[in-house]
Amino acid sequence: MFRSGAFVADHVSPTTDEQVQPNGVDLTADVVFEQLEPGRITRDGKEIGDRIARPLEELEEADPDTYYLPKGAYVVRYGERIAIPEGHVGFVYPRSSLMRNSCMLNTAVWDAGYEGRGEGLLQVHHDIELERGARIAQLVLAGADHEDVYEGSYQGENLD
Ligand SMILES: O=c1ccn([C@H]2C[C@H](O)[C@@H](COP(=O)(O)OP(=O)(O)OP(=O)(O)O)O2)c(=O)[nH]1
Repeated sequence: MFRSGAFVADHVSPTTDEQVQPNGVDLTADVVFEQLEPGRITRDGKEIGDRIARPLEELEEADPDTYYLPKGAYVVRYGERIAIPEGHVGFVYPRSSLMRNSCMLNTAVWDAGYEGRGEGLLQVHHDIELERGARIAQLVLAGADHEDVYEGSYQGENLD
């Protein structure tokens, strides 16, 4: 069963009232990266290719900071710290306004026990302006059986 937005909000920080939805919590865009070098997925490991943060200066008059993103694929880091509680699994969906602007967020499974500031794949099919801190996605939590908790290489990522 999926949990309420109020329940999800207890596992996401920081959040404002505006982010808490009936069935989940909205996530914001913090840093947008552009991949520069090939990554590598092997049978027993992986390497993430080098990337750079997209510059904000293309709209330097903009306040707050705004990314101008031409058509392409980007990795976006969310602004919130997420902790997937035991007995649950997380899914992130794009905010529909992204889709309506010809953009899409692709995501994977959020494991029980994971904690960090995770990332998603932002596909831009038509140029878009994206304010840093704007809501782009929504996290939902569903009850799930599991034997172990997440202890992979992304555990604790991007926490200051
Ligand atoms: O869209 C997503 C989906 C998941 N995660 C986080 C939560 C998840 O628990 C963790 C690891 O995901 P996954 O298990 O798919 O990573 P992996 O590529 O298998 O690496 P590892 O073996 O180190 O876990 O990444 C994200 O940041 N973005």
